Parts: sequence; C-alpha cells; structure tokens
Amino acid sequence: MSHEWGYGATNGPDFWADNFPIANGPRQSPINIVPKEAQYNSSLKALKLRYDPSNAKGILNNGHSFQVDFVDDTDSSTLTGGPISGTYRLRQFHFHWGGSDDRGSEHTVNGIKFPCELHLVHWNTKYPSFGEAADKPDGLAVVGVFLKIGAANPRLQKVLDALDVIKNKGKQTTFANFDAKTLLPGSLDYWTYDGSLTTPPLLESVTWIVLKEPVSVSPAQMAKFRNLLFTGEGEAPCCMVDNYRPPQPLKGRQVRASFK
Ligand SMILES: O[B-]1(O)OCc2ccc(NC(=S)NCc3ccccc3)cc21
Ligand SMILES: [Zn+2]
Repeated sequence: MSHEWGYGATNGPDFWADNFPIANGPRQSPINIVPKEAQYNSSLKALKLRYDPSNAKGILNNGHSFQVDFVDDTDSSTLTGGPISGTYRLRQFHFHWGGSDDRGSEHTVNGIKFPCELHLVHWNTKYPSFGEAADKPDGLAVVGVFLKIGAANPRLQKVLDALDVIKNKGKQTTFANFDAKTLLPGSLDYWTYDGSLTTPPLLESVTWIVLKEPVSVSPAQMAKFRNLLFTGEGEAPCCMVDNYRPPQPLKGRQVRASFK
C-alpha cells in the first residue's frame, strides 16, 4: 500500500492484507453474529465493570475514529468476570459509524448493521502494559455496544459536545470526569468469541464481548459523529464516516452466549 491505511477506495479494508497479512488470519474481527447459532453457556459469568470517572484523561481524533483515553496505571477502572479470567484495565473507548443510518457497525446481527458501534478497550493486567498485552492471545478484552436510531441519548452528549474542538486528525483536548458506565445498556447479556483488533495491526489478541442490548442515538447525534474529519488541518477535508471493517470469516469459531 503506497499510503497509510484507512477506509477509502485505495487504502480501505480490502487493501489491509498488503501490509498486515494477519488480515486473512484465523481469528479476525468483526463477525456476523447469528444468535440461533450461538451456544448458551451457563458457566459464563456476569460482566463486572467498575469504572472510576476520574480516570478519564483526554479525547483525541486519531484520523480513524476518536477515542477517549483513560489513566490505566492502577486497577481503578476494570473489567472482570464475564468470559475472562483475571483483571483487565480500561484503556480507551472509541466508536465506528456510517455515512448514513443504514450502516456503521462492525459486528452485525443476522446480517443487520447498526448505525454505530462503541468499543470499550481493556488490557490484561497479567502483562505490564497495554503495548505488551496488545499482541498476546489473551491480551485484550473489548466490550462492544450497538447504537440504534431512536431518542437522543443524553449519556452521549458530553462526548459529542467535545467533537467540535477535535474536528481534524491529531487534535485532542482534555476530557475529565466521565463515567463510561453511563454508555452501557440496562442489560449486560452478551455474546463472546475470540477475535482481533478491527483496525491495523489487526492483532489476534481480543476476547470480544458484544452486548445484546443496543443503546439509543438520534439522527441529529449521528450527524455530529459525521462532522469529524479523517484529514488534518490544511488538508482537503474528508468526512470521517464509514470507518468500519465488514464482517470477517468465522473459520470454525464458536460464538457463546451468556443468556438463553
Ligand atoms: O478493533 B478496534 O477498533 O476495537 C478494539 C480495538 C482496540 C485497540 C485498537 N487499536 C489500537 S489501541 N491501536 C494502537 C496500538 C495497537 C497495538 C499496539 C499498540 C498500539 C483498535 C481496536
Ligand atoms: Zn473499534
């Protein structure tokens, strides 16, 4: 690939294997989830998410999405239980979305795309850091939450209101005192499977935990996501939309369900 990976016609998901051959690996993400083919597993524990709002640090346009970063030098914002063993620390959350309300999520359910998908990224504290954990088979655990068009979601507002000052790639600003738990739906029922990062370097290090219940987002709120730019200041502006990888082959993997 002659240029940095992205989601465009010349550097999008179909080209990623050129520089990241793991793109065709055995445990790539996202996937299409077929609830009827997911195996209910009664030994799957309930998810336990304990987030300290004071760990929120900043919000950054990284040129592929925007992310809210957290201080992760103590066990104050953690994921435990669920399909994982041990303690995983919250590192960041980010979103993927479409250019219109008919697409945007990475995971799909019975082939259905949602307009947006939230990823809460955690790393296994058996490793010394995120960077060390990121390429280990049990290194990361990502909670995926679907956003569905409906009433405006007041829990998103603080995040959306920050987007105006990080419109361009590379822009960041402080983002303090935010409780990521407020972004979660009422039910923590989930599907889980072994997968990967959905962006290069596509490392096969993610235990995916995709929540069954979506949260709402209004069309006007979706328009705010679409005001962001992939491009830096001074470059020809390109709207940050359709920053999602399509579902990848299951290659024999089992999807488990925490609920009947
Ligand atoms: O697939 B995802 O979009 O959702 C889950 C998820 C987690 C992390 C990323 N990427 C990151 S943190 N890259 C930087 C990096 C990657 C690897 C080593 C150091 C640094 C993307 C995604
Ligand atoms: Zn993601």
